[in-house]
This record gives sequence, C-alpha cells and structure tokens, in this order.
Amino acid sequence: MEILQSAAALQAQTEIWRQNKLRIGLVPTMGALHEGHLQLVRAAAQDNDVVVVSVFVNPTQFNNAEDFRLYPRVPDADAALLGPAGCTALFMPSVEQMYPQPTVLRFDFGPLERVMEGEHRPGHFHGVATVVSKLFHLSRPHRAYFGQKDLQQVAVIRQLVADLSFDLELVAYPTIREADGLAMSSRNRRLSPEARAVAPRLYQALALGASLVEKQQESPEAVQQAVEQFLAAEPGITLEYFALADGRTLQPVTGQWSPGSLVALCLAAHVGGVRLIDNVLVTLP
Ligand SMILES: Nc1ncnc2c1ncn2[C@@H]1O[C@H](COP(=O)(O)OP(=O)(O)OP(=O)(O)O)[C@@H](O)[C@H]1O
Ligand SMILES: CC(C)(CO)[C@@H](O)C(=O)[O-]
Ligand code: BAL
Repeated sequence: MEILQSAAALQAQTEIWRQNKLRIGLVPTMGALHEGHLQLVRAAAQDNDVVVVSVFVNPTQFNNAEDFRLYPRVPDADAALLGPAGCTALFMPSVEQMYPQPTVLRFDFGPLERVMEGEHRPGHFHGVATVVSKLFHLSRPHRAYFGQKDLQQVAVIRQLVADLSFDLELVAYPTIREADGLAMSSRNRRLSPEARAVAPRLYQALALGASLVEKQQESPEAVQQAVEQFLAAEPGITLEYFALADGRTLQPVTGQWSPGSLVALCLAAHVGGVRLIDNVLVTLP
C-alpha cells in the first residue's frame, strides 16, 4: 500500500490507473477506523482493481469547533489496518493540500438538507459536498462507497452525483454494529465507560420504533412519542432529534403510513458529551 499526501500525487496515480484501464474504488473517511470502515474497504477491493481510501478530518463540514478539535486522529493505526483490508493507496492530505485557498462556491441541497443533520448542523452538507467533490475529481473513481449510518449524507451525495454528472456508481453499505447494537462510529472512542454502557439505548429506541412502524397500529406521531419517551427515561442520554422520514426524500412522515414506502427512523443524541447519530429503515408492505 502506498501513502499519498498531496493532491498532485493522487491525480498522477489516478491518471496511470485510468490509462491502464484499472477500475478504481474510493472509500472516503475521516479516519479513526473501525470494522464498519474496513468492511467498506473490503467491499471496494472485491468490486474494483484498486482502492483509494482517504483519511481527512474535513474542517469545512464541522459546525462545532470543539467537535473538530476532539475528533479522534490515529493516522498510524489507520495505516496499519488498511493494507490488510485491501487498500491500494491511502490518501492523507493536509488541510492546505485540500484547501490551498478558501472556497467560495456554496452547495445548497434544498429540502434534503433542511431536516435532521442539515438542520442541526448548519453548513455541514456544504462541507461534505465540497470535500467529496474534490475527492471525486482527484481520484476519478468508478465506484464510491458510503455507509448508511450517515443516511442523509448518502442522499446528499446521490444528489451531488446526479446534479454534477459524476460518472461513478454510488454504493451505500449497511450499518455495522457492535454486538450490543451500538452503531460503530469513530466518535465511540470518546465515550467514557459509563456513556458506553448506556449508548446501546439509542439502537434499542430505534428497534422499538421500527417494530411499531412495522405493525402500523399507531400513527407516526404516536411512534414519535413512544421513542422519545423511551429515551427520556435514560438520564445519560439527551436526545437532539428523532425523526420519522421518507427513506428516499428524507421528508417527515406524518398522519398516516403509505403502503410500499420506505420509512427511515433517524436520531441524533448526546451521550456523556459525545454526539452520536443512528438510523434504521423499514419497508412497509
Ligand atoms: N458503523 C458503520 N457501518 C457502515 N459504514 C459506516 C459505519 N460508520 C461509518 N461508516 C461510513 O464510513 C464512512 C466514513 O465515516 P467516518 O469516517 O465519518 O466514520 P464514522 O464512524 O461515521 O465517524 P463519526 O460518525 O464519528 O464521524 C462514511 O461513509 C460512513 O457512513
Ligand atoms: C464522507 C466524508 C469522509 C467527507 O468528509 C465524511 O463526511 C464521513 O466520514 O462520513
Ligand atoms: N460521518 C459523518 C461525518 C461527520 O460527523 O462530520
């Protein structure tokens, strides 16, 4: 595995791969890698001839300076995990490499980002779209891999790919969980033992909501209330939002259930000072 630290080096490598007709898979990450990331890398290695993994804590997508400062950074451990998982080139640029000058272009995804993460983290998806566009241009992937744990991010990038005619296949990979249900996340490293003990409640709340949605005996508003009450009973958790949304448009589901629709149950919550997100999907008959 080679480590590339400049945008020019990645572009030059991409050009050689393209000339040799090799299929390129891209896995964008912010590092502090876990099994969820590694499964994306293994999937990319199966589907493509070469795999680029980027590890870059992207400042433009953070709306909270403290969250950016505390984001876990373990580059040596990340590099050691990636080779065996099938990564061909690890791209680890500096902020100056990715942003040689301040950007002026603004991304606005309309209704898609007026809800959930977009609503609660102003500017977040502008930053994600900026850096992902740059990564697409530098590595010109045939396929790009993203996790469904960041469901709204997948929807935003799907829109980005369509609107800007990026010639690539977007692969959305299911959420990988710990044995007790907690979604794997780099930020889990910041959980104290006490916070880690209560964090699985988030998935339990989603599972409770999903079982009620499947039965369709309660209204969306009643399901909302049941999930919020479940989490309110856990003093170690502060819910930021819980949303019942259409799984494709991410717009709120209200009033009644639509037959055949995909329903996403999404939440963000603070557990011992760490902000975590999670979601589950239910397809209605
Ligand atoms: N548990 C998981 N299962 C599958 N994919 C995941 C999982 N966690 C993260 N990913 C995906 O890995 C890619 C990189 O994510 P990122 O580096 O932000 O890690 P993360 O674990 O989501 O960290 P955090 O949520 O703390 O920012 C994203 O496409 C993300 O959706
Ligand atoms: C896609 C991404 C790597 C862009 O910085 C980030 O949002 C993430 O890790 O999900
Ligand atoms: N995986 C989402 C990246 C972020 O929280 O900024």
